[in-house]
Amino acid sequence: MSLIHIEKASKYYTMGEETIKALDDVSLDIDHGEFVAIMGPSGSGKSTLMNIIGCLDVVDKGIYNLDGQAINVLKDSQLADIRNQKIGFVFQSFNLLPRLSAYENVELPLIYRGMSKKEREPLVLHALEAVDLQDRKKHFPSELSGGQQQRVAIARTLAGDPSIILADEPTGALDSKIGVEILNILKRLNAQGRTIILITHDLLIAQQAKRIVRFRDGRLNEVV
Ligand SMILES: Nc1ncnc2c1ncn2[C@@H]1O[C@H](COP(=O)(O)OP(=O)(O)OP(=O)(O)O)[C@@H](O)[C@H]1O
Repeated sequence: MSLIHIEKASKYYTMGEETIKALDDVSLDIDHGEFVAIMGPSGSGKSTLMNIIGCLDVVDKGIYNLDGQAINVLKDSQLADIRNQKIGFVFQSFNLLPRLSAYENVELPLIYRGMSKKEREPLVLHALEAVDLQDRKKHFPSELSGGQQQRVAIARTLAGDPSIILADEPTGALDSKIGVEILNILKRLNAQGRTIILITHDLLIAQQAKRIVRFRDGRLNEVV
């Protein structure tokens, strides 16, 4: 059974009289432990697909099963539970809170989960170690480079122990050399068994993944 099973899925947006097919009859299977890049130009439907896979939105038509569970039929609170349990998001803009240190940024989602300080500490330290930032834990985002800020954002995601990491243009705000470091971290997390889904418009970045699916006008094609 695939981790992600999307079958003949469509998502439409209506703007006045026009219907935009952001996802048009898309089928995609992703297995546990894959590293897949979803590549396509601006407006092709990548973010729409990411929102569906990440349980931030549901399809209008078709099937989305995650780990064997039908997602289309779930209520918002159930979607939120699945996101919390299984999915980690990494965005182009690192979305760190400026008044919190690196440690506190990583810790915050664990506080929301109701964990005690004692439970949180090893998870935060382990996540910072996984991105080689244990020596920067007291730094605020403004005291960190762009690449380091993105590593804190990855650590924040990792502390929640997601099986899937959805990374939307994670290197988009970084120099290419620093971007390579971020991709290397994602590769390492993949080698440790996590499923990585990388969204990008850039072929050179997509080529770092083990598999590329290409998006165009709401439709997917596998690149061999
Ligand atoms: N909320 C919305 N309302 C109306 N149209 C939308 C909405 N969200 C997306 N669209 C349209 O759906 C299509 C796909 O958009 P999407 O954001 O998924 O593309 P994308 O590939 O992620 O683009 P980018 O790389 O620029 O972020 C586009 O034509 C877009 O204009």
